[in-house]
Amino acid sequence: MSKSRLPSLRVALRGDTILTRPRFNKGTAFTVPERKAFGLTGRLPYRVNSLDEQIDRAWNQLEARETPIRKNTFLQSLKDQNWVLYYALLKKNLRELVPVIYTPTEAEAIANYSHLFRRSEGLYLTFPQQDSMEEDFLEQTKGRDIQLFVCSDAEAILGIGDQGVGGIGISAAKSVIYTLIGGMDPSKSLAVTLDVGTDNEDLLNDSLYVGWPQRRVRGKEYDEFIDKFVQLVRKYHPHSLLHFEDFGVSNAQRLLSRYREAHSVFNDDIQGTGAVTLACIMSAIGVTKSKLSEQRFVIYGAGSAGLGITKQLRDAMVTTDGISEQEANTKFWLLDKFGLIREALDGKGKVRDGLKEFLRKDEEWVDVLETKNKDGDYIGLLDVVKKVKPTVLIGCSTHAGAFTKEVVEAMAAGCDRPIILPLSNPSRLVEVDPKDANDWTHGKALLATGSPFPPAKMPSGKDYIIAECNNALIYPGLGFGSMLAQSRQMSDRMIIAGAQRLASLSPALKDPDDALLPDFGEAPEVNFEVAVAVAEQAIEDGIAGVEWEKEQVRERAKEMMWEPVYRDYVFDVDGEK
Ligand SMILES: NC(=O)c1ccc[n+]([C@@H]2O[C@H](COP(=O)([O-])OP(=O)(O)OC[C@H]3O[C@@H](n4cnc5c(N)ncnc54)[C@H](O)[C@@H]3O)[C@@H](O)[C@H]2O)c1
Ligand SMILES: O=C(O)C[C@H](O)C(=O)O
Ligand SMILES: [Mn+2]
Repeated sequence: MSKSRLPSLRVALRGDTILTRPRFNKGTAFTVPERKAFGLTGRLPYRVNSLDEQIDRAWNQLEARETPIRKNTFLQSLKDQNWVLYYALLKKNLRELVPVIYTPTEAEAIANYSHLFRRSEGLYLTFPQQDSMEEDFLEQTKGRDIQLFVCSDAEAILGIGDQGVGGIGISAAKSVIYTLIGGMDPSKSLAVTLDVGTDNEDLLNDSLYVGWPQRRVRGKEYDEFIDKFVQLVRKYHPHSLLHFEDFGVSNAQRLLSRYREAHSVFNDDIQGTGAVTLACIMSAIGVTKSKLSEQRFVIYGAGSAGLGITKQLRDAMVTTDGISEQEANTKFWLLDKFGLIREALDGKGKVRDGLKEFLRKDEEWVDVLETKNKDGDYIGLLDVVKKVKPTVLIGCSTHAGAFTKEVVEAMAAGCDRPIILPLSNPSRLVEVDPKDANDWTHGKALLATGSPFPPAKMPSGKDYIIAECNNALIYPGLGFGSMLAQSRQMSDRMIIAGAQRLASLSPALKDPDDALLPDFGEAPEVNFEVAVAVAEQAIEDGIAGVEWEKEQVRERAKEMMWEPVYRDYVFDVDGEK
């Protein structure tokens, strides 16, 4: 959107107050009349810069920083200073900078949160301060049109586990992606950390730790704390989207099920990952010219992501191929820490509730168990791959290197074009380096990862682009679409509509040797399409809160998109603060 199309903004801030508010600050780009009106003439150097000049300067400063984490801290400071410049710089260099502000570098920033700490951001709700929760909540939200809350209790941050108060980093990074890729106005979102303590010994023993230095609260007290927060969101912002990120596996699905009907809630690790993986698989089976229900899926790591992916694939199979849910369940073999999830493990209490639909029968495994010594009843990944001959292998285990050469070769021996998705983040936790999987299968494997990886080489010498199957390729569109339609729920049908739209944009549909998903550089355009599909579905299903028709979705979506451009300001005591 060009600057001229935007009306002037009436702003009620002056002097240092406007220069220190990142939402309004323009730095050297304040015009001469603005400088006069806002009392800035003596507070700024003479030269008035354009946004492009500011971007060039910021880029040069960024380039001078050698490591990704130092670039990350620079960008964090820039975000604290000037939102338009920050987002415009990121937008111009999307492919290079998303890995710096998001996965994988943000994992390092979160792990070192208390040591890198400079300035707070977002809303910190801490267990021992819950008596003032409503007051603290209103302090930051009153009078604001908040449409999106991104919250985390930080028990399972990416694959790096419990990070206590540092979890604000993932809430904030996911919010930035909503703006950068989804077009969400950043003043309408709020990152929240739910600090219920930490079981991370390193943090508990760190004298610089800035969170609540106690063990995690669990059980009834935990549930009540979370509920108090959710009820505040519902009471004051009934039409907002509440995004849950990186909760522990014992809470993620439970909380989603508890609040799903009552409010528009979304668990990214379960639903976002399920949706992007479904799109990736749809694209891969387009290459292998087969149906979803013809696949045999091995899912390694049956936590939030593993179960979310499994259910999403299962539900899609029922819808698209018309088979029963029961039959669809038999297409999956799930493994977790104790090996293949099967009846005997359940008997020992080692299977979580949500996984029981996918238990394999012990009798199927008698031959494999016979090859083990008397006490060994562990059925591992290689056992499963050799016997099942899966067509799809998905990793979300946090177990680096789990897809060994033997496992990958066994996969390739069982089918022509094995689909292998090692999705664990950050990069160092990937189940197999895609370059190795490509080499070991002589270029036959169809690959995608959770973090960005360089291309692999096909036997022909051509590059094979490794698609990034990260939920960030879809959740901004899912969220934007649901907010656009003011949907009361984020329904399964809306999510499937988004995944189908994403799959339809896959480069592999045109060229089977191309990437399974669109490039991250195109994520904004792709997510716009996802958002349109999601909003159309909400309207069609009668769960949208808007009065207008399906045909108007695209136009409305364009109007709602926030762009990082400077608007002209006029000083007005009644204007925005
Ligand atoms: N690509 C994406 O978009 C995406 C999305 C969500 C999660 N992830 C990644 O997936 C991983 C898991 O995330 P999550 O949210 O599901 O976490 P989680 O804690 O809910 O689940 C991890 C599961 O893996 C199991 N596990 C651990 N070690 C294992 C082993 N050696 N063998 C088999 N299973 C093992 C755990 O018991 C647990 O059930 C993380 O690395 C995360 O970054 C990627
Ligand atoms: O944060 C990401 O990069 C994806 C996902 O939500 C994860 O937990 O790994
Ligand atoms: Mn996550």
